[in-house]
Amino acid sequence: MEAAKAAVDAGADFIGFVFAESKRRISPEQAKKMAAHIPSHVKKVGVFVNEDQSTIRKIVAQVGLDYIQLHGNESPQFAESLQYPIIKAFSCKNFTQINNYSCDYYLIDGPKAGSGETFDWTDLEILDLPKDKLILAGGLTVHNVKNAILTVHPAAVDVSSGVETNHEKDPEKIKSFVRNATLAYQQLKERKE
Ligand SMILES: O=C(O)c1ccccc1N[C@@H]1O[C@H](COP(=O)(O)O)[C@@H](O)[C@H]1O
Repeated sequence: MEAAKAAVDAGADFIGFVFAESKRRISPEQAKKMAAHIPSHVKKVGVFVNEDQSTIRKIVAQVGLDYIQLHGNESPQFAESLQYPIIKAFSCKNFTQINNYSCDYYLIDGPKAGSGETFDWTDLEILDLPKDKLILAGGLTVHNVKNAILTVHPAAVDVSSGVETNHEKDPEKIKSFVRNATLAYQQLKERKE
């Protein structure tokens, strides 16, 4: 809750809850309690990996999720049939199928989800996607987020490991990360004006 509060206070646009196999996994009951304290302008994202539709639907209703992040091998048909706002995640190692998906955001992650590993952002130059639908993830930190935004121009950035200390979310790192990201977006805006 302290981490979620830090993210809200710093100006984050999204907060994610991991419902997949992970050291960060939380129960729908825990997520529901936290969600009650998150203002509606901060969108709540549920992270799922190859989960079945009925479980996803149950958790969406229970927690009041705004977006579903599909972080596994879910097919384009699976993503569309859910009929929720979808963020589809792709590994930087394989995003060849990306144009077969129709979703709200396309997230490009590092080689291993939630591991803090980054990748060569120039690999994204071949992507044929509107930048306002692109979310960049994978090994982002307080130190590299500004460069990431100024290089890739994504609609948003997503972070997990990079705002942790000793495997726990660190409110100070969250604040610094959001501050640096916000400054980079301001700089991008000024460049365009
Ligand atoms: O964070 C997790 O444990 C996780 C588990 C399963 C699927 C996705 C997960 N996290 C996502 O990983 C990326 C980036 O993580 P990092 O900053 O490199 O640690 C991000 O999209 C998270 O939502």
